[in-house]
Amino acid sequence: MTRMLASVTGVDEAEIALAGGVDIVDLKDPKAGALGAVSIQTLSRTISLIAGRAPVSAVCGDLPMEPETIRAKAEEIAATGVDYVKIGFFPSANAAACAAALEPLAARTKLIAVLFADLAPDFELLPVFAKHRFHGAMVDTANKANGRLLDHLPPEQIPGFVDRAKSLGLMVGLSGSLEAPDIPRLLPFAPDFLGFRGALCGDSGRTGSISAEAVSQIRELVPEVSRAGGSSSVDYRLLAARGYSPDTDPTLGTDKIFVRDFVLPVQIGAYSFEHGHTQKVRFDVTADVLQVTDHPEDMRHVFSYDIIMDGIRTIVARGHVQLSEALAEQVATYILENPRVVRVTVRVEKLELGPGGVGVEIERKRQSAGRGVASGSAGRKGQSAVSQPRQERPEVVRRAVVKLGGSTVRAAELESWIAALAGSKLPVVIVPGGGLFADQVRETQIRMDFSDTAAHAMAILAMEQFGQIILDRDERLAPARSLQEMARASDAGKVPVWLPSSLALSAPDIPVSWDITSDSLAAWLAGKLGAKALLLIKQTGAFFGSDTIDSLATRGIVDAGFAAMLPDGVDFHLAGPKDAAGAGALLAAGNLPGVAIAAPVRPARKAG
Ligand SMILES: O=C[C@H](O)COP(=O)(O)O
Repeated sequence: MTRMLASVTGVDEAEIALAGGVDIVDLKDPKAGALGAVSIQTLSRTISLIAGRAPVSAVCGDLPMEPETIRAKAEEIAATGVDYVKIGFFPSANAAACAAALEPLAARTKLIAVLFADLAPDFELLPVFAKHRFHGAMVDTANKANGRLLDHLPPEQIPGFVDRAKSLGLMVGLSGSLEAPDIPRLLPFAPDFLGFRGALCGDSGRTGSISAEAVSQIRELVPEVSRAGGSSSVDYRLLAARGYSPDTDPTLGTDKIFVRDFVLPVQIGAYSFEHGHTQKVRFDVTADVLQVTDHPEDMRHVFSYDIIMDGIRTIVARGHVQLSEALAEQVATYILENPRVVRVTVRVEKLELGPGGVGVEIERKRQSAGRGVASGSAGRKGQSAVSQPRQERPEVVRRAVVKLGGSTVRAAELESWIAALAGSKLPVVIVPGGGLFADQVRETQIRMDFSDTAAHAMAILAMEQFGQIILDRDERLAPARSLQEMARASDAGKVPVWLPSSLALSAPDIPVSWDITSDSLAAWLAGKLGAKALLLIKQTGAFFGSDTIDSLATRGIVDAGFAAMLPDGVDFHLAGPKDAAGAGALLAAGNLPGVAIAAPVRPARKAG
């Protein structure tokens, strides 16, 4: 779930922010630069006032990129007992040295690196932050008079940042003069938090004071994380954030939201001469959107056409698409993921191949166009009742292998996932990811230069480390090192958690390579078990029902070996943080959360 961070100047504004239900209170002096620091006294007093009612972050100021200067200031801020210390990384050759200087502090305080979208951010610093044990990274803007985040970091580039950070185990945030219309455009990328200041100040501007009304308006658009940690089968807050709720007047009709003559350069076409370059493609999209009120007042009540254009840009940015039909399907699937959309028409037209244009127009609609909220997870992707080009309807499966990503180890959703899997009526075997334990192996191999064989073994043991954490969380789980132990655990009414070293290290058909991570090992186990389904649980939501395994591998969402390791006939599902809330109900009913991904198209496998 995406949390709301509010930047405040001290105790008075902190009270307003807390009353407005913000998730993280951030101390910042907007009159002292991009990351203006408040005084230590103000910070201490505000921490005392908040008294644990919400996590507190604080910025260090617009400091020169000098390791010792930054380390000293961060130590001073950390000494106040703040939960997160935000450190600005302005463009500098010293950035890595500054990150290294902070590692000792990172071992005891959660550090968040702040990059600046308007200062040519170097996202190659993300692995450096992870290497030096930072807790998170975010993007903000330095010059608040020079536009918003999306003016500098276009939507199609955001999955790359968010997804890369999460794959490194970093908490990830987006901010930078964000306004209400930006929120529904950014939520699909599932950042861990969105940061606000200017939008909370109403007409007074970010150097004015935040207002309770402005805080409330933004709060309504960012679905509130369930503080109880509980999960409900339907995330009404998420629906409310999208301006849709089950008690909407059923007599209301639909509006047509459209984008016309949206022309982009697209890598598309099946012919060889169409590869290696782009061609102009025109998109025309019309979405039938359930009305939520006949008096629309603000962003809660509308479906932004920006979402349609962002979705098209994001899909196009993934790379070459063979067919116009496939591109149209991907666009339709993306748009129908919003619960208010009941029907969508997508027209894709190549403008450089024919007299006026050639292409395809498709119409896709939600099968149950009623107003009732789809049962199960409202945030569930690709498994709504939408008429999908592929068989997407969940079906009871004999057994599923479920890989719980190591990047969930720090996530708020971890407990929900473990509870859902431990309570599953669907026979599952849990495969733990390697996560930050495996990242430690990669880092150590760089420093000590040992072989890939050793690293491979260590990474598999890293999976066992996370496996022990999972086992420790729920007594309905049981360790299993062999297929027999898995069977015995299931027979005893327990859910087996695979501790892979015994099986995986002796398996001749598991290559020794960093291309093979717990994704591929989970696929391998699915083959050994004859499982009907495989679910990968990730800490990113930057994927869609229209993705293919190749497009997922290209973006690093599954490992490079996964396509080859996935057995034929196994239903592959992918789930992210938004699916955690509804996972319990789905698994209890024998279904899988998340979105079904099409099986890879393979040449006929040799017999034998
Ligand atoms: O991270 C939060 C920042 O303080 C956002 O401030 P802003 O909305 O004025 O850019």
